[in-house]
Amino acid sequence: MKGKTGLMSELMSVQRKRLVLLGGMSLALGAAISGQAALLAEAVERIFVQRASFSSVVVIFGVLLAVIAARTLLSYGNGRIGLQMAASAKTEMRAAVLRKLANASVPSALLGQTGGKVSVALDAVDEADSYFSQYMPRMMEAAIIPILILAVVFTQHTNSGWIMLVTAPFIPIFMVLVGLKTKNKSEEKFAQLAEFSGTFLDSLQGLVSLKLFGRAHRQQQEIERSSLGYRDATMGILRIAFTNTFMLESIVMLSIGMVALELALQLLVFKSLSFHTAFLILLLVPEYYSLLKNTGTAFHNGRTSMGAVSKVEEMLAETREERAIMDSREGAGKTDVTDEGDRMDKADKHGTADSGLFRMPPSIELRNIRFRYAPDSFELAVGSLSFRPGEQIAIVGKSGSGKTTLLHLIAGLLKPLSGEVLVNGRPLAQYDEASWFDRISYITQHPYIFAGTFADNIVIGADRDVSRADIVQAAEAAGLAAVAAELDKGYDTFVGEGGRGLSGGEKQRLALARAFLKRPNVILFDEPTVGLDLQTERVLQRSIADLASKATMITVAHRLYTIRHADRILFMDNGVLLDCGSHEELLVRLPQYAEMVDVGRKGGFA
Ligand SMILES: Nc1ncnc2c1ncn2[C@@H]1O[C@H](COP(=O)(O)OP(=O)(O)OP(=O)(O)O)[C@@H](O)[C@H]1O
Repeated sequence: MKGKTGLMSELMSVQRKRLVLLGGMSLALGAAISGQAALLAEAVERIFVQRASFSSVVVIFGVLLAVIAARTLLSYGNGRIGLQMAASAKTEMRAAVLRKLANASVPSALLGQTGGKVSVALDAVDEADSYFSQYMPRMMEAAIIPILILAVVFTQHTNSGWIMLVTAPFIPIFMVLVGLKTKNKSEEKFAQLAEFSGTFLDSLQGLVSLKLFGRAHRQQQEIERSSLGYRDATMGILRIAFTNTFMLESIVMLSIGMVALELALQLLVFKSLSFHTAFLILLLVPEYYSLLKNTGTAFHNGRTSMGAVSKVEEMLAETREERAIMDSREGAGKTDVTDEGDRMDKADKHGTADSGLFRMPPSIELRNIRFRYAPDSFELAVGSLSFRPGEQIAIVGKSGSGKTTLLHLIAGLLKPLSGEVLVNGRPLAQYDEASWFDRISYITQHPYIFAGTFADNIVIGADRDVSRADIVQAAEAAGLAAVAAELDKGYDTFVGEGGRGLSGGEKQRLALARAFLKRPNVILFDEPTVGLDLQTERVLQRSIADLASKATMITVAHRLYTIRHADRILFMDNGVLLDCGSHEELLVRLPQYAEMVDVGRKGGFA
């Protein structure tokens, strides 16, 4: 098909053997169709024109039955090959999508709507089915069988051959015109479906908040609007499909009528044609047009599939593009893990570039970092500063001043617009993402708890096999022992989605327990803004101090205790690093800091 996408070409090249088989079967099918028509014409001629006895046509009927059986089997075979091609292509495509999603770098994984990604991974891949299961077999048949039929007709009666030859192109021309329009509509349909999925997922995740704010009804209307958009796009395609079918039927009827009229004239008026020949042609003509017409329907399906495939390709290309940008930023660098080749490459380089990570805890240096979420949005600008190995840093500032954004930039979760983060003197972007994440623990305010047991949720922190004793020890260190004791089945209690819920403080301690198992060399900690009870607070302070003793620790700090005990404090104001120094230094030279501490002492923060 013209305009075949790169992904489609890749998928087709894997299917080459099946395509050859499809070609061979289509040729045999063409022979069976012509043979069936010839045998039927012969039988009718003998019975009705020559008035031959039944016994003289028994053999012809026998062969005819065999040919019909062969034709049925060949049609079935073509269908099966199409289905096999579709199954393996979909498996390939879904695997590619999952590979890309799983291997995408963290910043790129954070981009886009989850609902949209789900709809591409599931629906768009499924929609590709008809390209292989219908379009390819029909196209192959249409490319071979009509030519075979035409050759038979030309040998029998040239005029009919010419009529068929001249009228045939109207069908593909019409198909192409309609198909092109369908492709655009199909892409539109997938854009609508992705929007619909995104809206639906967002609403579902935020259902409780929406209800609390009495916005559930408004969101319901939003979902309705989105689903109506999707319905309209689908109806648009169906409208084209129905018009397409009507127009194709009309062209086919007219063409068959022309051939039949011509045959009738030759047979009855000019008497230049035998009944056998006229009947044979009359049997072949509907087969000929029916094949071309089926191609029209298949073409429509194929175009719809192409729209879906291009959505999948876009998703795969986004990862590639992002990778290219990163590569160009990093020069000879390496970050993304997109395919097997890269993995091998990376394994080679582990010994070189990533060796810097073994000097742990590392020094971290920020060099003129600038970052923006979007043009004309909040901008963060941090000059140059460096943190010594094992240093304890606190980031403070008003809400929205860019503390979390700075933490994300240091973690490598966001890529700076300009400037760079250096770890042990080497740009962070040059390290292998997985090796870097192996050495850090990022404890957010809302850690992710997946559906599994309490113990499973702690174990994901470890990069090795751990015993139950290790898990219990980590949980105790994080102040979770009492929580575990209260659970129905202790460490084997199901938590997360569908399981027992955990409080915000418990979730954060669980994240801490993961860190205890991991023993990271860099700890990034988004301190909870909520107050914890005194006992838990003490346990946490002690365990964090224990963890931090062998790590460089950067904390978005809200507690006076953390701020005072930090080696250095970064004071952020509206995206700018206003000052950096110890608690005593900042108290003296930064009035905003003194004011903040004063508010804190009076109970403004813990
Ligand atoms: N994903 C995002 N896209 C666009 N803007 C964002 C995004 N995340 C944060 N911002 C904006 O960037 C600014 C800094 O946000 P950030 O979360 O870094 O602040 P913060 O100092 O950590 O605030 P808080 O103490 O309330 O957590 C805010 O104005 C916020 O609205």
